[in-house]
Amino acid sequence: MTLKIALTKGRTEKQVLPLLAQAGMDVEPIRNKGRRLIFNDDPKYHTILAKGPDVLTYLNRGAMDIGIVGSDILDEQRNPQYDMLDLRTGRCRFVLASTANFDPGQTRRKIIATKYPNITQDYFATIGEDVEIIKIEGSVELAPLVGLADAIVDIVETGTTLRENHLQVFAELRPVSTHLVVNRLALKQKQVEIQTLIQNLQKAIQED
Ligand SMILES: Nc1ncnc2c1ncn2[C@@H]1O[C@H](COP(=O)(O)OP(=O)(O)OP(=O)(O)O)[C@@H](O)[C@H]1O
Ligand SMILES: O=P(O)(O)OC[C@H]1O[C@H](OP(=O)(O)OP(=O)(O)O)[C@H](O)[C@@H]1O
Repeated sequence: MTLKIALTKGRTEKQVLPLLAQAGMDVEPIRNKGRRLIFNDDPKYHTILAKGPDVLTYLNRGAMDIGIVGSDILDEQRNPQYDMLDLRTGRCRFVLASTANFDPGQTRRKIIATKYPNITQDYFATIGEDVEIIKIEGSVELAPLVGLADAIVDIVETGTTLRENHLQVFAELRPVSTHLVVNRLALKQKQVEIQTLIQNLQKAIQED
């Protein structure tokens, strides 16, 4: 049976393609994709390229069997599908960051800007603090620099973006990496094919 895979396009796609190739998938059509979004050349694997949050939508609605997506998105959307494998690529972490003069002990209710309101809410709930959250779509680092927010919750990899915008880390929240998730019904119906792909990917991860 054909496995239908939704792969997060962009950064995740680039990092995961070598692993998928090692696991036996012909990834050349994706490497030479131009503006194509759907790849049905291989009878074993049909692949689509989508934005991370949409990967989960395709999976939740049963349009796709397998999703390859960052754990940031899984955690933010409280993923209801089976999280089967940490691909150990796309590794970064969530932090609380702000300008040097930020006081984490300030008595006024904090305003936090983020692309990830649920992850932010969860973090402040665990430390017993009530904060106001402003949802931002990107370049979140701007928010404390222009007085929109007291601090941000965002992803950090190398730390370059924080450094170049004169921001510092005040708390480490949780790690992020790319995961393979499987639609619940697909796992029952295509168990052999899915387990084979997972085993091949596990081998590829170990060889890396
Ligand atoms: N700086 C980073 N380093 C490593 N992985 C990252 C970094 N930023 C994001 N990621 C991971 O890669 C995934 C996709 O990020 P990417 O930046 O390609 O898409 P995006 O956040 O939707 O941005 P864009 O709107 O530019 O497409 C994220 O969900 C996250 O898991
Ligand atoms: O620590 P670094 O290596 O500098 O990486 C961190 C940056 O990468 C991500 O942004 P992205 O490039 O996805 O752009 P965005 O701000 O539009 O989300 C993240 O939101 C940070 O801004």
